Amino acid sequence: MATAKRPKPVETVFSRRQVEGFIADGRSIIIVDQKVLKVDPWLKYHPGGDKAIHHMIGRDATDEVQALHSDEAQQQMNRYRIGRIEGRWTNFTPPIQGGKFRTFVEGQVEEADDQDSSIETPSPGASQPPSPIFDTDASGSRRRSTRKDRYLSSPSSVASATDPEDGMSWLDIQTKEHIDLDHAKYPSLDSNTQDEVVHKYRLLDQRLRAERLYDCNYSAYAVETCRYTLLATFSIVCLRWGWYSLSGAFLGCLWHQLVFTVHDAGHMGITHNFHLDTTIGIIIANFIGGLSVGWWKRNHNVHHIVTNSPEHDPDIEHIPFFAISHRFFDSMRSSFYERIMAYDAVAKFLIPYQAYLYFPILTFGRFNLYIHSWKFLILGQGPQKGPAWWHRWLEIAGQVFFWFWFGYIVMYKSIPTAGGRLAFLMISHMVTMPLHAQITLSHFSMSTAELGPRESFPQKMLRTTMDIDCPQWLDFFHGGLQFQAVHHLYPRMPRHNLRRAQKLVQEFCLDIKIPYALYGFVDGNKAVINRLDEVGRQAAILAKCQRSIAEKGDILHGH
Ligand code: HEM
Repeated sequence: MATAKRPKPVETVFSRRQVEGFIADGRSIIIVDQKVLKVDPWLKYHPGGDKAIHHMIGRDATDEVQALHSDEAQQQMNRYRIGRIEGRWTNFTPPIQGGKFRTFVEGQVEEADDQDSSIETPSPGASQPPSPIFDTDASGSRRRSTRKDRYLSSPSSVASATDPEDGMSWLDIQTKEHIDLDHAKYPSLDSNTQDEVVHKYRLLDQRLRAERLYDCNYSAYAVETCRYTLLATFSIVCLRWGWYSLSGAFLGCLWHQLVFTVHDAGHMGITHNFHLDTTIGIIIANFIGGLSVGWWKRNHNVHHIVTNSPEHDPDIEHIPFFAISHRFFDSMRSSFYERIMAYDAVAKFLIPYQAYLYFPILTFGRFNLYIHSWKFLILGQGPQKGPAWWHRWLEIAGQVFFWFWFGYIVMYKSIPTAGGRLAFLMISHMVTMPLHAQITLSHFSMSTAELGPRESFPQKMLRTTMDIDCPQWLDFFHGGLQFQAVHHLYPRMPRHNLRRAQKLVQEFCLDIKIPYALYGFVDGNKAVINRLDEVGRQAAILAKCQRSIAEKGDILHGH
């Protein structure tokens, strides 16, 4: 007997106003391919961490999701589907970024649907002058300002105060960021233009797949492995011969090279299998290098979504040592670290000299990574549940293994003298400095402006990221990070295909009229130093302005 065909359930179509109401009620809603996903139950299981998702709430996350997930993970998202939207979606500013949402009452007269609630899209390069009423101290607690504080920090007094020597006012500095960014260089943020950028970006993705640029070139990893083996052998031989400094140098070179494969694995760019690639990453980073992949991924995932945003991207949040925008002088709150990045006395002292301190500080960068790694693992900051729950335990085993071979076998048993140990330790760690420079190089001198939720994913990546031009034979030295703009557009593409993809990305940029930032290695470094120098100078000017206002304030208030 023929069974009657069951009618397909009609899917709910949500208006933008309804979605806004859900978010106002505390629900986590993202839009992927016109589907409305309510992801609250998944947040604590998500291998990419909850922050990555929080930055997508109220937004069309189609491109970010496609860029960062395997096909299986994208299938899995259907479980959280509650309906769909119709037509073009206009992004909200997510709550984590300060978005405000109105509740929705069924049957109420629909209000204008396409506005971004009460939060205005921040103007390009927007910077907030110091709060006139409240200051926030280092502990994050707000204290009522005194009359004198208010005078000192009031926008009008600080803005108009002029550096006696430089003749530059604080207002000049804030306006300069708008000029520096030169918005005329970038396509307009209107919906038609951004839709076209996105359309062409997706077409390019299809072309890259068709040209098999997502397929991993395993023979290239065979070459990498030979290089690693050679460096490890040199290090061991020198250690046996008592050449401790040289042995340390080879070990540092090995770590420097290995990190690039960890980066590939962290993006599922080797086998494209999440667990397999993560395990490769843990074996290299934790067991051989003593660093936590989970800690790095937690930062890096967010960095890929909110690139170069001073309040949200941990990769540029280095107060009190470095500030690449004057906005750090406002003691902003980091949504990543969930604390105030206090522009305190130490920062005020160091930032004016940051251009000089940059390379020396990077030279000791690796020590800081150990602290972050242990903190991450001990505090259990990664996902404790869900598919990635066991990564933490494998990582801890890796850390123990590392300190056994490095700390006990090499440093303690194999090197007899304190001097030899110190030389080995310092040289092996300092040799990795170019890696730290390489990481900052791609972003530090690029735009840090907040252009709001109307900017598309590809445009933001290209505005905030630069590539480094180098001859092909030097690719091993940069480890793929020289194609950072290409990598930010297509993060899962295997490293050894990025050079081929770069040509197509350059054509794409010409087509959509987005400048493609390509610098030589020396020029890229100069651009970073210039940015640090410029912001350092701004810090010095601000300090002088504040001092001169303080003196006037003292006279005014009879102190
Ligand atoms: C219902 C929604 C989501 C589901 C079911 C989901 C699922 C997953 C899964 C299974 C993985 C492991 C890697 C893989 O197999 O691809 C993953 C990783 C990841 N997801 Fe999601 N995801 C969701 C939403 C999002 C959103 C909105 C973002 C932000 C753009 C995001 C960012 C990431 C990142 C950055 C990773 C990499 C994790 C790592 O390797 O450490 N996910 N996700």
